[in-house]
Amino acid sequence: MTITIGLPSKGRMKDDASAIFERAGMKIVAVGNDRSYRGRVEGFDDVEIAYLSASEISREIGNGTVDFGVTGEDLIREGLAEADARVEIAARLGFGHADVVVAVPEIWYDVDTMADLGDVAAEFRTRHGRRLAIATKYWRLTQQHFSGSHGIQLYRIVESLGATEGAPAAGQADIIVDITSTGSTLRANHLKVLSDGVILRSEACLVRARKPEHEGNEMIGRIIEAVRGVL
Ligand SMILES: Nc1ncnc2c1ncn2[C@@H]1O[C@H](COP(=O)(O)OP(=O)(O)OP(=O)(O)O)[C@@H](O)[C@H]1O
Ligand SMILES: O=P(O)(O)OC[C@H]1O[C@H](OP(=O)(O)OP(=O)(O)O)[C@H](O)[C@@H]1O
Repeated sequence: MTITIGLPSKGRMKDDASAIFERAGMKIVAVGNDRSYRGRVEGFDDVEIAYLSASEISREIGNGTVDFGVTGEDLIREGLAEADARVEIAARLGFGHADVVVAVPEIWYDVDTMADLGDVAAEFRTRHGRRLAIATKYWRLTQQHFSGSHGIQLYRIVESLGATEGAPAAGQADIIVDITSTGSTLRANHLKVLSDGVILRSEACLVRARKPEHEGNEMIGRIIEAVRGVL
C-alpha cells in the first residue's frame, strides 16, 4: 500500500513541516522540479508526498484521499463534522500556533464575557432592528461555541474570507471570530478578545485519516513514531 502524506505547498507551514520530517529521518525531495506538487521521501519507496493548501489537506484527510496530513487543528475542526471520528491527531507539531477567538469592539466597555455578549445578542433586535452580526470564515466553530457551548441563538453569521478584523469598522458586522497569533491585527482594528472567548488553541498537527487498512500497517506506526520522536 502506498501511503500519501499531504503537506502544505506554501507559506509559513511548508518549511516547518518539511524540517520536522527531515529530523525524523524522512527527507523529502521534490519529484521533477522545485515547483512540482508531488514529492517522495528518501529511502521510503512506499510513501508519497502531495503538496496541497492547508485547507485542502483538512478536506482530503476527511475523505481519506491522503493517509496523513500536516495542517492546523482549526482547519480540521472547522472543515470536518465529527472530526474525532474521522481523523486522529497523531502529534502536535509545535508551530503554526494561532487561537480562534471571539473579538468585539474595544469600546463595548460592558462586554467582557460570552455571558455579556449573550445579553447584548438578546437585546440587539429590539435596539437595532436586526440580529447581532458575526463576521467569520469559521462557521462551524462559531456555531458550536455560541449555540452549543453558550446557548446564544440570536445572531447572524456574515461570511468573511479575508480582512475579517476590518468588518466591524466597515459596518459589515458587529463582532468577529477569527484567528490571532500576536494580537497586533486585533489591536490595530480596536477589537478585544472576550475573557472566555478563546474557542480553540490551534497549532500545526500531524493528522491521520482513520482508515481500516491502517490497522496493523507497520509503516503507519513507524511514521507516527518517527515524528513523535523528534518533538
Ligand atoms: N498568523 C497566522 N495567520 C494565518 N494563519 C495562521 C497564522 N498562524 C498560524 N496559522 C495557521 O495556518 C493555517 C492556514 O494556513 P494558510 O493561510 O497557508 O492556509 P490556507 O487557508 O489553505 O491558504 P489559502 O487561503 O491561501 O489557500 C491555519 O491552520 C492557521 O491556524
Ligand atoms: O494576531 P496577528 O499576529 O496579528 O495575526 C493574525 C492575522 O494573521 C492572519 O492574516 P494573514 O494576512 O497573515 O494571513 P491570511 O491572509 O492567511 O489570513 C489572520 O487572518 C489574522 O488576520
